[in-house]
Amino acid sequence: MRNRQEQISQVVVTAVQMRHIEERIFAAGMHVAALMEKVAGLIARRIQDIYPNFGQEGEKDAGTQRCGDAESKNVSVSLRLPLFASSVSSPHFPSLSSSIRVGILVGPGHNGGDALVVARELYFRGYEIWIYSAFSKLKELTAQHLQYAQSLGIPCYQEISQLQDCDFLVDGLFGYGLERTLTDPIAAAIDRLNEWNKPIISIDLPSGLHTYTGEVLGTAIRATHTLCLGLWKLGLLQDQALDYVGKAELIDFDIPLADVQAVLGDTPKIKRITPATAFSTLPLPRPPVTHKYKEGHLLLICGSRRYAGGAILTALGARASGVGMLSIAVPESLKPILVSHLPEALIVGCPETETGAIAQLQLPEKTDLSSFHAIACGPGLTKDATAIVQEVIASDAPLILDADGLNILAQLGTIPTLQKRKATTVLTPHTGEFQRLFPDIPDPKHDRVLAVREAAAQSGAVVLLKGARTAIANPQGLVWINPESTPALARGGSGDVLTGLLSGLLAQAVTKQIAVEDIVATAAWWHSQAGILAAQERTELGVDAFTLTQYLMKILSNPKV
Ligand SMILES: NC(=O)C1=CN([C@@H]2O[C@H](COP(=O)(O)OP(=O)(O)OC[C@H]3O[C@@H](n4cnc5c(N)ncnc54)[C@H](O)[C@@H]3O)[C@@H](O)[C@H]2O)[C@H](O)CC1
Ligand SMILES: [K+]
Repeated sequence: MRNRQEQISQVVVTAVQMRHIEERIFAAGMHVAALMEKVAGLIARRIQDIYPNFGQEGEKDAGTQRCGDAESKNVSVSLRLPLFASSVSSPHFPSLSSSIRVGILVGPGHNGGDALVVARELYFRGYEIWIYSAFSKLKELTAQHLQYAQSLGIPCYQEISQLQDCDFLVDGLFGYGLERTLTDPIAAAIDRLNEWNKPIISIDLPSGLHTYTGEVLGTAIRATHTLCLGLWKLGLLQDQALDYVGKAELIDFDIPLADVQAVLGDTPKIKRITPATAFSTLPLPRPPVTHKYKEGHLLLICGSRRYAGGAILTALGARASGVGMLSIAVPESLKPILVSHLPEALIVGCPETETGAIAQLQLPEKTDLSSFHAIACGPGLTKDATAIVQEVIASDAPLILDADGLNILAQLGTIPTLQKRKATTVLTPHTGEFQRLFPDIPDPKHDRVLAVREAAAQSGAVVLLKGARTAIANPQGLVWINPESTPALARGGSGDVLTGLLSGLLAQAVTKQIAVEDIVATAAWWHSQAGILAAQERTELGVDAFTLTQYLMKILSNPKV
């Protein structure tokens, strides 16, 4: 069970893949109406958890209401209502005097069908239900559910204004069947109800979002909650969708893993990072007998007179990774500062250019670049250190390039420069650096998965494209997406911390048979979880990069796996 849930939570699908999986379920004998009943039943129960109904009305006795005759209105108050129901208003809707009023938005397809089953179920649980359905042509099953809802006396409107006084809305306009840009009257209705600022629970996806890219097709529902059905839809993990998704959760309706594997194959091309996948690559537990050099020797090449802090933050990220030995090459003038912050590290003072950048790498005796299990180069380096970047690119050590290391690579010509490398290369650009590195790849903001995949394939490197939903691709097209993060990390230096943490983990893993992209995914997850925990304790304004380094360990010491 646990393993199935874990596997299901890693899966990410497109609309086409979801439809194929559904067709296999129906072909195997599950009737669409039965599946809709099961799925919508799970949705209705989740909505009751989110907005429990404390109103007078209480449970409607289904039996007596079938024909919708008026006198059966005064219903029996169900036993499950808390004793003092009459005096307590709903915590979510303090102004409430009686039942919670729910507006149900019904589209022409099965997303609308789900919403109508939810409407009926909430109606029987005592919620006041108002339906909005402006489509003349409905799919058969959806039309049947609308007919039944109306037979219960549930009011159904074609004007969205009729739902203005509801307490929250359930969005069943469109799910993964949305094929084209939304037009009026539905587009105008969505814009109107978005202005109401009422809580909106979207079924499967916020209506209007493209299931793959997360792009807004004309307009889209701004949901407070999105209840994604069965398997995570890629569009919900794309940065451009996040203003619309709200709090996203998966409603697992027991899709057999065999059907998922049959459609996605044994190695799905796009996967969600989970706590379990992240922890699975960590170098824990350590072997009882070991020594510092067996636990990875990392070389950081970073910093300049202008950007001293970047070197410190990168090093503190590396310290948190647990790497056995840490050497840090910096301009000679920064050596005392680094020693004071990281007494355990080997600080290599290097000759400087006039501008205070590293002019030449001056490694200790009997040491060259191949002495290190991994090298990270870039944070705070400035663009005056081109020779250093050329030197590390020419080395055969696993290399992580970030910040100015990336800007210099872009100047050198990303693809031709990296094509000479045989060893592992990891690039960690934010969107701006990505566009400088890969000017011929379409703007990532339209489709980050396509962009990061193209970049990795063309460069032969593992590429981590930073964002609210960081995407990581290997040259073979496998993509990891980090499903959680926090805007609190939008601070100078948090990227340096990621570079240090990532390269420290890579230095520890090169001797172990772990895929590079899996380690990079672990670092991205660990980094964002530390930001989330820090923001919970210090608000989204309280996560400066140094503070972030102090929260990294907390993620490992109280894992939620
Ligand atoms: N995942 C599952 O196994 C289940 C999913 N269910 C729900 O069904 C929808 C998918 O249903 P489908 O009917 O295929 O699509 P939609 O309801 O999303 O809408 C498609 C419907 O809308 C028309 N259409 C498309 N684009 C537009 C547009 N821009 N303007 C107007 N109309 C448009 C299109 O022609 C179709 O008629 C899924 O999301 C789940 O919510 C089931 O409940 C069962 C299990
Ligand atoms: K929807």
